[in-house]
Amino acid sequence: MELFESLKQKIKGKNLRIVFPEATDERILKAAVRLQQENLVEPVFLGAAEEIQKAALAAGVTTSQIKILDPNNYSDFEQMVDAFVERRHGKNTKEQAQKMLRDPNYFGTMLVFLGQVDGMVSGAVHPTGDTVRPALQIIKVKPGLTRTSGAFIMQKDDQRYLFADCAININPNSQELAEIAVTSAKTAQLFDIDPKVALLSFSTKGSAKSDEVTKVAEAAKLAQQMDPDLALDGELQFDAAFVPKVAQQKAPNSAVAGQATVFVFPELQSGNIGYKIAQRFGGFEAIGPVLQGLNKPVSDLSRGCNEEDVYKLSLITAAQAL
Ligand SMILES: CC(C)(COP(=O)(O)OP(=O)(O)OC[C@H]1O[C@@H](n2cnc3c(N)ncnc32)[C@H](O)[C@@H]1OP(=O)(O)O)[C@@H](O)C(=O)NCCC(=O)NCCS
Ligand SMILES: CC(=O)OP(=O)(O)O
Repeated sequence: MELFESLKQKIKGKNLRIVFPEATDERILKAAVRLQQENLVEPVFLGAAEEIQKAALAAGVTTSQIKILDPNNYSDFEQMVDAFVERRHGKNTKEQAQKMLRDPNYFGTMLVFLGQVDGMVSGAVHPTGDTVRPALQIIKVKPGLTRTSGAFIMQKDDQRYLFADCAININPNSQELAEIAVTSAKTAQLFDIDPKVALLSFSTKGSAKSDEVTKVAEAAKLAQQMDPDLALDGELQFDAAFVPKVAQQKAPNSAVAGQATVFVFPELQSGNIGYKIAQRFGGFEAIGPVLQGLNKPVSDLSRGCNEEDVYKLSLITAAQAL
């Protein structure tokens, strides 16, 4: 079954609540109203009701069925402040919390943390740092993990791949890169991708020597130790990872080269540039970034997203909450 049809079947009628902190954005409004009308998600909007209604009118949608919470006028605000201060274990004072929680991304993330909603979708307007920092500080990573990372599902016709990390870790060390590789394989399975993980580089199996290449080769070894059964190889150039004929020449003994489905980039510059090239030149649909490893689902859109991207990432976020 098509990926999103299967996600819809999983979440339909479950009343999963997704908070949208950017509720005056036309793409968010249209996608959220559609999700609500199709009985897939119960949206919660953040902001001043009059402003949201004005934006809805301009977008040609009606939001009368959607719950709106205003961080500047919220009856349980002081309780939320106390819960935040407790969660931050002395890293933020009450005064800081009172300011921070007026920010819709902090407020929305606290709603997720407190279980008042099931997930959050933001980032159509805010840059990634501002969208995900509250989640890193409040929601935190699952036990056994140290890093959150951002994966994209890349789809075109019958091709589906996973790219990571394209969103969060600017220059992961080999241990962090290994963790990203193993976590990405798990995420791939959620989206019916059989994980064959390539750790990418500008070198294939020692064809070039540099500290950057050594980092990737070491990460591949560490990742294999973390999950000995995982089909994984590195370091590999993209052509060796993807094109069978090139794989025969550059990495003939690899079980992954030429047939990789999960592509792990060595650092964020290449990861973020790489997914955008595949999307904009290659015509792949890029769904994400799906944040991996968090205790509860928070998703960050690209500011270049359209209504359909918001709709689909919201389906994924709701499914992650199940
Ligand atoms: C994600 C990012 C904003 C975090 O940066 P930061 O806020 O300066 O991070 P800090 O080091 O101050 O850490 C803030 C908190 O987040 C946690 N954290 C930081 N990076 C993390 C990660 N990858 N995984 C899990 N937790 C992380 C820290 O442990 C810290 O927690 P604490 O406050 O409880 O101690 C930063 O790495 C970044 O800007 N990445 C690139 C984002 C981007 O522009 N992507 C391209 C577009 S998608
Ligand atoms: C994922 C991403 O690149 O986000 P943005 O385009 O908002 O920077």
